[in-house]
Amino acid sequence: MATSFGKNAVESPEPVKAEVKGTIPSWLQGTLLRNGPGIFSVGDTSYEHFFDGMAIMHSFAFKDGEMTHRSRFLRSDTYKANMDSNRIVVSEMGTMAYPDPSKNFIFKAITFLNHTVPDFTDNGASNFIRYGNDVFATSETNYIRKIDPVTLETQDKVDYMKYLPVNLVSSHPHYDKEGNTYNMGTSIAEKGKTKYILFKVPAVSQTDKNKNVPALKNVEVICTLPCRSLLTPSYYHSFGITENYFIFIEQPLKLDILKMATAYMRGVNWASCLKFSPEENTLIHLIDRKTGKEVETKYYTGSMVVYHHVNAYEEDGHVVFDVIAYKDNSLYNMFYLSKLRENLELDDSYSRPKYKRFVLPVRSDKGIAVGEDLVKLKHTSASAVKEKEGKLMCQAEVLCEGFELPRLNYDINGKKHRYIYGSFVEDSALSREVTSSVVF
Ligand SMILES: CC(C)=CCC/C(C)=C/C=C/C(C)=C/C=C/C(C)=C/C=C/C=C(C)/C=C/C=C(C)/C=C/C1=C(C)CCCC1(C)C
Ligand SMILES: [Fe+2]
Repeated sequence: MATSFGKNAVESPEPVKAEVKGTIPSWLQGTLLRNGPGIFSVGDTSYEHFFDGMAIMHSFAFKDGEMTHRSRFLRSDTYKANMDSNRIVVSEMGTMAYPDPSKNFIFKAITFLNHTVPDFTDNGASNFIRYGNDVFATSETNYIRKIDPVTLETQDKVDYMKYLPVNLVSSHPHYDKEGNTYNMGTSIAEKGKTKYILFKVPAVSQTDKNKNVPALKNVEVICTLPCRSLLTPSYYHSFGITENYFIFIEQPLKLDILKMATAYMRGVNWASCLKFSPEENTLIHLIDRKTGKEVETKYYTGSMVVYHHVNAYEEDGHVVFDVIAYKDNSLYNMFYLSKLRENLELDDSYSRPKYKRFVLPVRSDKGIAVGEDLVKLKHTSASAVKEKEGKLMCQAEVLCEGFELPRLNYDINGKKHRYIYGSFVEDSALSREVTSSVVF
């Protein structure tokens, strides 16, 4: 695995039957779609970061004890522009690219002023999202690409901004049993305000299906949250959901909008506009799904960086939620291709992922003394101590270390779980990436 980072993948669009050792149970039917970076260099140019790579999509179709694989590159506008120029001309999070590298600062300034809000990439290499009956390849920009989930062919380019003012959107939405999708995005400086928007894309009704109306057309805003600071919205990669609540972590890893506005001119990548402030705390938002309102209590915890929520559930007047947390943002730097090529040892400069469980008491703290812990669950050492009226300081329980890329049986998403699956990140060069399950 170590040598494959940064090497261009080869697509294999024709279905190929896998050679099966043992047997695939006959009840296992359906298709697993996976997405990720696959092309890292074009002509003489290369991306700087692993997450920048152009998307390759994989499909694993299980039927009657057999598995068929195929893969295809996403034919995004980014892909087409790069291939046509035989070099990378579209910027990604970790690579700032210029249409003509021979042009000077003044030229860059003029090109930049022509589009003050940067036009982001449509290289959806992070995940797939389902809205209604459609499947989209997505990263975290306002552009997603519809794909054919059977052939993996690339279809329409969709701009969220046509339906909702969001410049950045999470690549890890949630779904309910009725086929509705819940997701959130950040609206940057729209009407002078920067805010987070939680939205719902309803399942497609029969009439809309007949009329071919895209599901996003019926998008509903559930809740709008102002950013703690106007010019520095927090970065987030996922959020939590329970039967009655959404959980959103406003963490001190923040996007500096003013830096972003000049990044192109200064010749630096978008990632350099992300700043982690360890001296700041983290604000945890708990939003009532029915009313779209935040609960009155304010929940805080120390500084941390979270990419992945694991699961969340309600228990006896508490919201329990699990995340994979880091003490800083060194994880992102670990994935620069220069670093991956030179050294795959996990040295001490990288923060190790911690599986943290937070517990948010939902009942009122009226009449409770300052300094008292409001968590009444017996099975956890997580606490939420009253600091003053309406303000709780939360301390997580650490369940294990070195565990990332969490998955669960989605049928129990939002409900109390027993099993979580993921990867243990060992710090020995020899025994990495052991896929494991954890029982709690
Ligand atoms: C400035 C901004 C915001 C916008 C500009 C617009 C734009 C272009 C946005 C694009 C955004 C994109 C493309 C975001 C992508 C975010 C991703 C992919 C996050 C992945 C998290 C992955 C995580 C946490 C993975 C953790 C993996 C670990 C710890 C793996 C460890 C390991 C294993 C398992 C075995 C090998 C060894 C190793 C140590 C690598
Ligand atoms: Fe992710």
